[in-house]
Amino acid sequence: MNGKKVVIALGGNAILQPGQKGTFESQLENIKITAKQLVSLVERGYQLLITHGNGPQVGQILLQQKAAEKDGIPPMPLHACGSFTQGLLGYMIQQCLYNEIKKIGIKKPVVTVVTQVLVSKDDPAFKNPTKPIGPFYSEAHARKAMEEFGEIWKEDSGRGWRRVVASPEPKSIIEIEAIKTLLSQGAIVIASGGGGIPVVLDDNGQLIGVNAVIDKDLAAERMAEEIDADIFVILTDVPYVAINYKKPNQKNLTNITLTEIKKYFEEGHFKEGSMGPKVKAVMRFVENKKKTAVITSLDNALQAVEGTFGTVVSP
Ligand SMILES: Nc1ncnc2c1ncn2[C@@H]1O[C@H](COP(=O)(O)OP(=O)(O)O)[C@@H](O)[C@H]1O
Ligand SMILES: NC(=O)OP(=O)(O)O
Repeated sequence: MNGKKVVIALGGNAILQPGQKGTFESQLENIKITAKQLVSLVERGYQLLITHGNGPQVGQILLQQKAAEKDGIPPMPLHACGSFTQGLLGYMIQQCLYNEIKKIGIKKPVVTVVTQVLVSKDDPAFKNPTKPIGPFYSEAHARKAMEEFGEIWKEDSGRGWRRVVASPEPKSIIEIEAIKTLLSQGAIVIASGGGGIPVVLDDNGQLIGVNAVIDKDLAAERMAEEIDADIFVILTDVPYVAINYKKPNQKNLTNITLTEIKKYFEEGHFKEGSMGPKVKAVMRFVENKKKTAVITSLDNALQAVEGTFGTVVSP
């Protein structure tokens, strides 16, 4: 048993893939595949702290809220929709892990923590929304929503148009001590889903929810630092980070140093709202902890943790 601590971030778009309708069953199917990989890590003695994205899911829930309004049901605010996604995806990941662990005869508690993440009320992100949520639509659909509802929409990495919302920097994980306690007791923990429920301190020092969606890769990085993780892995829907992405001279990055990837980051190779925050998160982890971080696709979890596949960033 190696006892190494791993923080794994699962992408929301990797769970609800562009082009899929996002039924419960299709999302569960994608999670089942990942759960098998995650359990092979448990078998090898890794301690897992898992988080997940929620961009597609929180956007769908927000649309469901809007649709039910005509029946007199009050819509829940965005931060509450974020908490719904922690329950929904936490439930699915928890169940899949439970079933897979049982198959190999390992006894380990699997638990999801409803997690709040502190952000600053003065974060400039509140004035400049960058986080894509919900399904991908045509440009015409986006322009209509911008005009009718005053929403902000942007094109997302050549995949279509999506609504964007504020995505402030995660400052601290409110439930971090509970997460550490659960890990120390041998539990597999799912926490800070969807980047965490964004909260600020009001004038009386009380926590209150704010309407935003925190980037889950940046929140995962905060957790990875807090628990002193040995490796930080971001699993998404592409096997490698690329430079000149979607251009004829696209080049996938395999083993790369912090200095090299920093240079590409500064040259603007990684898109805001998709690959940009992932690269930012791994750069932070490698810089602050002097340890390795990996970005790859969901089906390569095992090799990623072992540093043999994906974009492996080292100090
Ligand atoms: N330089 C790049 N290299 C690889 N993928 C990129 C790059 N820039 C943008 N992307 C896009 O980033 C996507 C992954 O980000 P995102 O959809 O936010 O992932 P997730 O929801 O899995 O966290 C990829 O599917 C790809 O379309
Ligand atoms: N909250 C968040 O970062 O979600 P995605 O990974 O789905 O974009």
